[in-house]
Amino acid sequence: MNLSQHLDKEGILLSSEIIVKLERFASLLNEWNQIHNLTGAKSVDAIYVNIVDSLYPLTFIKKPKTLLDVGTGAGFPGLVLAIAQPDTKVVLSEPLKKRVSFLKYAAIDLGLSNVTVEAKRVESVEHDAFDMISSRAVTNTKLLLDLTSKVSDTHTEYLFYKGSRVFDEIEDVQHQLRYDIVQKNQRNYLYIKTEE
Ligand SMILES: C[S@@+](CC[C@H](N)C(=O)[O-])C[C@H]1O[C@@H](n2cnc3c(N)ncnc32)[C@H](O)[C@@H]1O
Repeated sequence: MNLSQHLDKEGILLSSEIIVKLERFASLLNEWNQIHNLTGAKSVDAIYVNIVDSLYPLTFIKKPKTLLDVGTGAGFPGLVLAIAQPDTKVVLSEPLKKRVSFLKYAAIDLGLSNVTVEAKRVESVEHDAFDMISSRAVTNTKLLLDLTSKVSDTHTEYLFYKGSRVFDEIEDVQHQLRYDIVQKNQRNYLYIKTEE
């Protein structure tokens, strides 16, 4: 299946210009990965699966004007969301040098003027409160909320890509949160919303 078919199957609607950029991203990451070992996704097809996982929340979230992605690694989900949402200003927080080099290279190659890479741990990022904070496979929900407390406020929404532990993790969070858990295969998307 090509990327367009993967996206169609999940109801993720994107322009052909954006799909071309996502394909280019997959091919760049696949090339770099042969040498620098940036991700466990070892083929273009495996990268497509991660792209679809990153983008599926576009079918249910309110699109933010500003987004912080914590621990972007080789690009999931932050860089992929930035490609798909050129009107969102996206900050990628990633301390690991070789991953930072790839993220910066890809952002320039793909002409992503909406992306800034912060080559540091998220607790050192200084910025006004973000509309949305995302993270996949970095740490538990409570710690993510703590580490991002200085770059969030009562209007900030969170989108955490989780597995089965999400149900225990949400019990560990003391605050009264309004949230949805959207389940898709093994993935649980934890979408913490602001008060209405
Ligand atoms: C398992 S990888 C996941 C990468 C990517 N999010 C994904 O799902 O493919 C975790 C990443 O989080 C980064 N990381 C760990 N602690 C962090 C912190 N405090 N702030 C920002 N990034 C962090 C690591 O350098 C690593 O690249």
